[in-house]
Amino acid sequence: MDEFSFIDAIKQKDYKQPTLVKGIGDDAAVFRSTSDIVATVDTFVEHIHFSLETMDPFHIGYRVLAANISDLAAMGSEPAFYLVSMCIPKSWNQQALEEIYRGMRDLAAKHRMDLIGGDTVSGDSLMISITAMGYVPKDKVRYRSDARPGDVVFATGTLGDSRAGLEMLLEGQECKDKDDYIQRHRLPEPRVALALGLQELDRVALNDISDGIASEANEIAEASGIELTIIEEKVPVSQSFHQFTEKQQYDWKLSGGEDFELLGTVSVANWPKVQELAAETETPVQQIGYVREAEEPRVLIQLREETKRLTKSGYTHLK
Ligand SMILES: Nc1ncnc2c1ncn2[C@@H]1O[C@H](COP(=O)(O)OP(=O)(O)O)[C@@H](O)[C@H]1O
Ligand SMILES: Cc1ncc(C[n+]2csc(CCOP(=O)(O)OP(=O)(O)O)c2C)c(N)n1
Ligand SMILES: [Mg+2]
Ligand SMILES: [Mg+2]
Ligand SMILES: [Mg+2]
Repeated sequence: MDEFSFIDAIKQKDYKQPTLVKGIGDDAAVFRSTSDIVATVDTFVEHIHFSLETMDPFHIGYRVLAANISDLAAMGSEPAFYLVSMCIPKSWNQQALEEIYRGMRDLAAKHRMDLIGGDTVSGDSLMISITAMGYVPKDKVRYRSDARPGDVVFATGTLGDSRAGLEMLLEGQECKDKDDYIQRHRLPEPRVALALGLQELDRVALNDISDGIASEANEIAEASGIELTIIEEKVPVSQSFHQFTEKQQYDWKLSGGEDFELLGTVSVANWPKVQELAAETETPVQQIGYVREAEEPRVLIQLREETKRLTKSGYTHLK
């Protein structure tokens, strides 16, 4: 295999997005648009985001694109294009690399996304960086800074599952519904359908949960200058999540990360509409707290016996 035969092997034969002018094959890709364009990049590094113990090549591709699509959803945009930059160790063969791309293609197909470019280099450990782009109608982008006092705080899906799956993989442990937890870790489903449904609303603050809700809630509080309270027992978890120790449950649902669910806030008046859109798009949503005016931006966690400060405790690089 050389760089050029590899690119030929992973190139799409035809494209789905009508706004694409030039895909793979020139110095850069070209697309044309009248809507607002959302652009994001996320990187996946061996031994940090995955290891061959935790993921097969297919999952690696799927999971890194999912992380990017989740950011597009958190901005309220519709996924359209992605570019892939890879650093590949010599020990990886073409078949394994094509599996990574099969994982990406599998998820891309669900969202009609086109692979329009990338870059390939060799190096010591596997690194994949994806740049993804999406469209959003003018003034419908969903910022972290749009939470207001009086808002309902909501979360989609269940939290902590990905971290539970990772634990089972790394520790070789057994648990009830183990395969489901592992699947949540390897093959997350970003909440695009709900995010697009929410375009009907005038104002929603959104953030996706990659580091852990403790982290993302603080990002909303800081960006919006509000106080956000999370009611601990309302944080949605899977049915069999209670099998884990109290400490594991608490840590994993608040700081486990990589669930790629959405955390959001809307006005009380619009909350029924969110529930309606959630039902239409078959997305579980749950109110988990509320927003109040703040002297200083902060996040509180309301436990049964006390309410205390919840600081950023999710995953942090460079620490
Ligand atoms: N190395 C970098 N250079 C420029 N911008 C960066 C870099 N790393 C992160 N950012 C920007 O900082 C913001 C927060 O990034 P991050 O915490 O990774 O977001 P997310 O968790 O949604 O992926 C984003 O606007 C991102 O584009
Ligand atoms: C082998 C392995 N160890 C640990 C983790 C846990 N982990 C790695 S990165 C991360 C946080 C999310 O990654 P980041 O690069 O911060 O994504 P972003 O917030 O930019 O979307 C977590 C929980 C993992 N997924 N795999
Ligand atoms: Mg990021
Ligand atoms: Mg994000
Ligand atoms: Mg992060």
